Amino acid sequence: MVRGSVGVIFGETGTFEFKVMVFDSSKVYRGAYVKVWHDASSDEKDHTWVLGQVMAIKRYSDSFSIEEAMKGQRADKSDDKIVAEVVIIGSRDETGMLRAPVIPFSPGSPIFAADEGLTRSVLGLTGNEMNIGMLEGTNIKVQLSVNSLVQKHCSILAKTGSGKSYTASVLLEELLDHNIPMLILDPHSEYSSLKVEGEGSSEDFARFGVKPKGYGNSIKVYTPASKAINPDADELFRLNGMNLTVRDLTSIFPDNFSTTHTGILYEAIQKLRVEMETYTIEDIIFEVGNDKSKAKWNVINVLEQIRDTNILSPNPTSITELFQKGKAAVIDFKGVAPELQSMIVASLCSSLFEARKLNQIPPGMLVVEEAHNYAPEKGFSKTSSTDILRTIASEGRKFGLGMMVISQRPARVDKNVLSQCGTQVIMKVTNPNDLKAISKGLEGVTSYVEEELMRLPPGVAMLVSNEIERPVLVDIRIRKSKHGGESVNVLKAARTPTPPPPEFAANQIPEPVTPTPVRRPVPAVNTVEIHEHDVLDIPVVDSPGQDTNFTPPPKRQPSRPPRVEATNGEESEGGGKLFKKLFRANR
Ligand SMILES: Nc1ncnc2c1ncn2[C@@H]1O[C@H](COP(=O)(O)OP(=O)(O)OP(=O)(O)O)[C@@H](O)[C@H]1O
Repeated sequence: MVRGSVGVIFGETGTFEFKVMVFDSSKVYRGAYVKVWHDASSDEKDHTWVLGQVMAIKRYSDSFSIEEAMKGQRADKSDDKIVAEVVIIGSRDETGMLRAPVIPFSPGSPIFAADEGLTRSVLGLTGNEMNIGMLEGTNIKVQLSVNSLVQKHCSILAKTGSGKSYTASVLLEELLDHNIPMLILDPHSEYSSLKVEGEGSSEDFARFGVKPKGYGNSIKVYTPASKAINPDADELFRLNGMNLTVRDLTSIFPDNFSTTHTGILYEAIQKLRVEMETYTIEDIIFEVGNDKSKAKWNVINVLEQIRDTNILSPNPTSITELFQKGKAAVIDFKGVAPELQSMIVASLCSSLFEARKLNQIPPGMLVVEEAHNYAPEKGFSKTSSTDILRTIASEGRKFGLGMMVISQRPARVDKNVLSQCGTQVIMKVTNPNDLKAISKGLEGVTSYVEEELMRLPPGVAMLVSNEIERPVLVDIRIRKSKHGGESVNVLKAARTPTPPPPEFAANQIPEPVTPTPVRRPVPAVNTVEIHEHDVLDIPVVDSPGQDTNFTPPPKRQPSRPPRVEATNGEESEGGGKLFKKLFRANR
């Protein structure tokens, strides 16, 4: 036996795989990386270490008595034979290209446990910025490149409870440590816990080479609902309610505006533009009320319901405030109905993309949790946010706007979005449709990968990336910050006494009133294109200043148009449905 060897090649060998009789089963296990010296070629420059991976392992013995074993008397297992099936990954040549041997290995060649340097270089694990964990079963750190992850987008896919938000938070911590600005769309209030330092055993922290850390100074949580509904939020999130255009309004709920309704709206807004420097949705409602047609009532109905969401404000949350170097803005959708969420995502992401194109904000990352809700695959549902998310997926990289797509139902995420993700972090998936959707999107995926995904334990992810040669399993590191996605303990909750109701109903608490600013034109800034390696070196452009000497314009007091009565079944139902949609989750 050659010193240090853990097994020997035997039987028929090929250029893609070979079998090994194993001597040291502590070093040769399913998934382990091994190396073998390749000198079968007569050309000496082809003599090199070749990396392989154990894909299957079998054990057998033909020298024991079944009777003894049945009595539990088979104590000596030293004559068991362990056979490993190894797939050849290859070696790097002097130009850095991956090469696979063209002549099979000789039976009898010794194999060894692979060392870190060879494993890293052959697999292409050359990033050194984001520490996401260890190559499974090894002490080899898996580090990703910030530029590659952000510019080429990434996805985190897994069935529920398999560690998606935990893994996403690990990536977000690393991006925050590199000052990358982020906008996080958070439907389940999971990411505000990034503020709090994590808990865990010191051995776990030491094993992954990280320390507990809270990101309180870098995270701001915004609520599109109210502070009463979401008291933990730091700020209200509001969309611009001033000088809305026909497009702004009809894109909010496209299904609720027919051509006739759009025409009425157009006429009203045209008049307002001539008469007033600034106008609000209240003014639009007033002006539509002057229309002579019956169809105006449906338009008014929809406009009133948009107004009543309180999402529109004369003091909107600015993109430059949300997207800053070293900061993450979490839009916490707690208490916001799904249709309103999509509308907000559509509007916010459009502004984000435009601001990035105009270089008003630095390059950074948009994080979309539960992406199947905001960019659903055709045939599952339709939302107003799909188009802009598709656009960011296909064009974002040119402008340095990356996207992290997180979903528990990969089959239901728009394929145009998913297929643009250059890095995929996939955890346990069992649904056959989801497995199919994932494997369709991965080049050269074998049935082995699908089987592996079904068996992954919590906390272990398969990493697939353009940068690495083949999918690798990663033991995701412990979080530096506290995990916020714990499931609810139903039994404990049932045993805890219910607290008395609060004095005020949530929606009775007034929100601060703000003055109406005059809308300022966006300064003309040249559109910029961002290229590789630009993300870490962020040019920050100051946001257009706010006018502090501003005096609110005199507000027109509309004589309120009468409340909408049903003119026919179709019109009244349209408005009623919308109302229910918007407030279902809030009341
Ligand atoms: N790398 C890890 N290390 C330690 N624990 C982990 C790891 N990944 C996940 N977990 C544990 O697994 C549990 C589920 O993880 P997580 O909340 O991220 O799942 P999820 O897929 O986001 O679930 P859901 O779809 O319900 O939101 C967590 O409570 C967490 O403690």
